Amino acid sequence: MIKKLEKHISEQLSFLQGKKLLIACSGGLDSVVLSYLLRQLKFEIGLAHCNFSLRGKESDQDEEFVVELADSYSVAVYTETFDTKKFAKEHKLSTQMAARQLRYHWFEEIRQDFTYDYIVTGHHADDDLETFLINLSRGTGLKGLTGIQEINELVVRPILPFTRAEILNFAKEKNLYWREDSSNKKADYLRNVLRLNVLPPFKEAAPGVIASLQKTQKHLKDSYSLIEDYLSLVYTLVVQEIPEGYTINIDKLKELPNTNALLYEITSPFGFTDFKAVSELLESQSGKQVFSETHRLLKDRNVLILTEISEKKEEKEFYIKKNQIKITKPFQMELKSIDKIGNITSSTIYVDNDKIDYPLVVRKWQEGDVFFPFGMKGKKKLSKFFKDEKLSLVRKEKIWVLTSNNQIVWVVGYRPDDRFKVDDKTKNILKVTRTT
Ligand SMILES: Nc1ncnc2c1ncn2[C@@H]1O[C@H](COP(=O)(O)OP(=O)(O)OP(=O)(O)O)[C@@H](O)[C@H]1O
Repeated sequence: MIKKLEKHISEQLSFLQGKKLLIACSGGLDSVVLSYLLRQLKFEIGLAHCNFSLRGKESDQDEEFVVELADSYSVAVYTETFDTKKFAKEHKLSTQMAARQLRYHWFEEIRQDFTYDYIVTGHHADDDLETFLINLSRGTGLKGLTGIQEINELVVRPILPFTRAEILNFAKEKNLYWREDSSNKKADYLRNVLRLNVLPPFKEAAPGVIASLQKTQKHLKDSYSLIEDYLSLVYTLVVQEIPEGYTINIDKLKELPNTNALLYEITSPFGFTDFKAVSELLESQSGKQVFSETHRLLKDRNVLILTEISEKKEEKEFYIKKNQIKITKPFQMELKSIDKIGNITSSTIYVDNDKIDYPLVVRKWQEGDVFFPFGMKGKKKLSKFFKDEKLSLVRKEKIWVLTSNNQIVWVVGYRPDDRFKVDDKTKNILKVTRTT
């Protein structure tokens, strides 16, 4: 296996030669073998281990094991303990996703702080195959079927072409020790179910099927790299970067052959898996949108706007005290006591200052908001008002309301509320003007 890896590195990963490598070492079979191999090949290495505190004592023992392994190799070791459950809860992630995010973020910190050139992990061919099958079962696009990337920026997976069986045989032959992760034996994650219950009978029923699947996967990877070259050309034609994300020009996209497939290839890296829904956006009305876990694709006339879903709810509330004459956030607005009213415009309204309670609050409109549109009898749901005004979703999202005691005084830029209007009995008139 040493010779095979040496050959693989010199042919496919020659950029690693002479570089300082930070090995992500769980203490499991694969990363232990990887550490052994890279040391044998005389790389300058360090081991980084994350203790995810998920398996109590076992997690601590894994950490001790990796520290001892590094000592026995006389190489640097870095360890960090994470409260994975807490992080997962705070960021609404699965435990596995949380552990993944934590570890790659931390590895990168160590890499930079201790000047390593690359981070290397012990992913192997069986991991790759499992990833392929998991993605296949999730209805992913071609990119998902290409499985684990051997090189992803500064993360490299040198033993990706090696099978678990090969790695295990090698470890036994060299009398290596490693830690068994008890959670790998539980068939609770899809990956473990595949590994434990699906792949073994599959292999038995169709000998050689694993090698064939790996061949298929190699073809897919090659095909995808061809497509990637073509896609980068398409990107320059149809995709434009904007401050909030990207726009995809529908007219230009439609001029190209295989429009739907192209659209899917452009959007699937952002987590979109509903091919049909994404394609339907091309013909749908403005305002229609499709979500992935992380992104939103919104139809707006002749473009699709791709934006990240922000975790935080946008903006809070902004207060206006009595006699305050100006606010600058979330936009500029002036408040002035005057004697005579003028014309109501989209940026100026007049209210009866005795009908309102301070502090006034400026906030984003919310589903369920109701107001009494100026000049109309009775109340109206804001959502219905926007629908009648035929506002697109992007416009709607930007709308603020001025409120008094949580009653809408002004749908800023659109319509004042009838309840606060100036009438015969008004003594104090307040002119409110949005100036930006
Ligand atoms: N706790 C950890 N600390 C450092 N690196 C880790 C850790 N868990 C996983 N890795 C890295 O990610 C790779 C793949 O993760 P996976 O969950 O398949 O590993 P594992 O089965 O726990 O361990 P191994 O792959 O070493 O047998 C590992 O080979 C290792 O390089």
